[in-house]
Amino acid sequence: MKLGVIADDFTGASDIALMLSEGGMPTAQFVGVPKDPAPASIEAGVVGLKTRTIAVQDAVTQSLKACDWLIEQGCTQIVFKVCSTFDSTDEGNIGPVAEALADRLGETSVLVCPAFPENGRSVYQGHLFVRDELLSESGMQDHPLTPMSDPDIRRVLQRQTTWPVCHVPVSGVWAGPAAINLAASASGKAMIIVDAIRNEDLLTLGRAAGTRRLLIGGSGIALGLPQNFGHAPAASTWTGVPGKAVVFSGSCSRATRGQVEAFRNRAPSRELTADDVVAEKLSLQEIVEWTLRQETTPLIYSSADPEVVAAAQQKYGRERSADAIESLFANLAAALSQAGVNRIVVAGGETSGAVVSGLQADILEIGPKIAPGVPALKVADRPLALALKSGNFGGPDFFSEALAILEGAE
Ligand SMILES: Nc1ncnc2c1ncn2[C@@H]1O[C@H](COP(=O)(O)OP(=O)(O)OP(=O)(O)O)[C@@H](O)[C@H]1O
Ligand SMILES: O=C(O)[C@@H](O)C(=O)CO
Repeated sequence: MKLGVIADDFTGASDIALMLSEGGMPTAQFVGVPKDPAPASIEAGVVGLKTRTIAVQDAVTQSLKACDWLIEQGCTQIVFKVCSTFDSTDEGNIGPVAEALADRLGETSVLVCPAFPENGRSVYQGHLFVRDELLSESGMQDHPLTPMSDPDIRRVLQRQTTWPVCHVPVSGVWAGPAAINLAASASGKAMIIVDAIRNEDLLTLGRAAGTRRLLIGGSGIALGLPQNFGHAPAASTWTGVPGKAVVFSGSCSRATRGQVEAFRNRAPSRELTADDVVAEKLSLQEIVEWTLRQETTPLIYSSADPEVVAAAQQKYGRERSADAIESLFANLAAALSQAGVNRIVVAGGETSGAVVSGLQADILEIGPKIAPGVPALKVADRPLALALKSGNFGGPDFFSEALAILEGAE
C-alpha cells in the first residue's frame, strides 16, 4: 500500500474511501486495525475506527496502532480523516490524535482542512460553513454527541492541542501549492488550518501535500491525492447484491430526519424509542420476525428531534442512551444478516460503527457513489452489501436510492 487513512468513524471511512476509489486508486476499507497484511492489490487502505467520541487516551492508542499497521504495509503518507463538520468535543480527540500521529511520523507542520465543497462544507477565514450557514447555526449545535457551537475551527483545534494553530487564508491557497508550503514552513511547529471553498482549492492542497507524511481533513483533502500516486479517475465495476434488505437509522441529524420522514411515508417502519431501548422492553427476536415479515423493505429507526434526544439524555445520560441504542442496532444487524438479509442501509456514523461490528465484517470493497460521500460497499467475504451514510449526507430519497444501487441499479 502507498497511502493510508485513519478514519475516526465508519461513515467517514467510506466517505474518503469513495474519494480515493473515484480518483482511480485501488482502495479498501478495513474495519478496525487488521491482524493480517493488506491484500497486495490495494494501494490505498482506509482503517475505520470508532474513536470520535471515546476517551482521549483510547483514541490516541487505537490511532497509533492503525498508523503502525499502515506503515508496515508500506504507506508513505497518512491521512487522519475527521468529520467535514470537525465533530469533536472540547476535550476531544482531533488535537491529541493529530499530535500523537505527527510525533510518530516525525512531522512538525501539519495541514488541516475539513472542507468538502460537494457536500456544502467550506472553510473561509478559518470558519467552517455548512452551505450558507456557519457550523454553529447549521443544526450541528444540537448534535447528540458532539455539539459544535464554535464555527472558528482554529479556536476549536487550539482548545485541543498544545501545538500552535496557524492559518493559510484562501488568498494563500490561490497563490498555489508552493505558497501554501512556504506559509506553513514560516509558521514553524504548527497545525495549519487551510481555507478551501472550491474543489480547485482542494486540488491545490493535494499538490501541496506532495511528500508530507501526515494530513488531517475531511474526505475533500483526498481529492488531489490519487494523482500524486499516478492515478486518474476511474469508473466502478460494481455488481449488486439482490435479496432482502433493511434500513437502520440511528442518526438524529437534520438530513437524516428528513430522509426518515420521506421513507416512512412509503415503507413499513418501526420506531425504537430511547425509553424502550434503555429499559430493555424490546424483544430482539420479535423485531427480527417483524422485519422478515415485511413485503417491502422496512425502516427501523431511533432518529428523533433534538428536544426528544435531549430529554432522553437528561434522563439516562448521553452515553447510556447512545450505547443502548447502538448495541440494539448491532444485535439486529447480526441477527438479520444470519437470517438472510443481504442489503443493509445505515444512517449515522456511530450507528454504522455499531452495525459493522455486529456484522463482524473485516474488509469492505468500495462500489459506486450513491450520494456525495456515500459509496455502495460490499463485505469482502460474503454476499452482503452495505451503505453507511453520514448523518447530514444524502438527499431526501437517499434510502430508496441506496437500496436500488446496492441491488445493482445503474
Ligand atoms: N432517540 C435517541 N435518543 C438518544 N440518543 C439517540 C437517539 N437515537 C440515536 N441516538 C444516538 O445518537 C447518536 C447518533 O450518532 P450517529 O453518529 O449514529 O449519527 P450522526 O451523528 O447523525 O452521524 P454522523 O456522525 O455520520 O454525522 C448515536 O450514538 C445514537 O445511538
Ligand atoms: O466528513 C464527513 O462529514 C463524514 O464523512 C463524517 O465523518 C460524518 O460522520
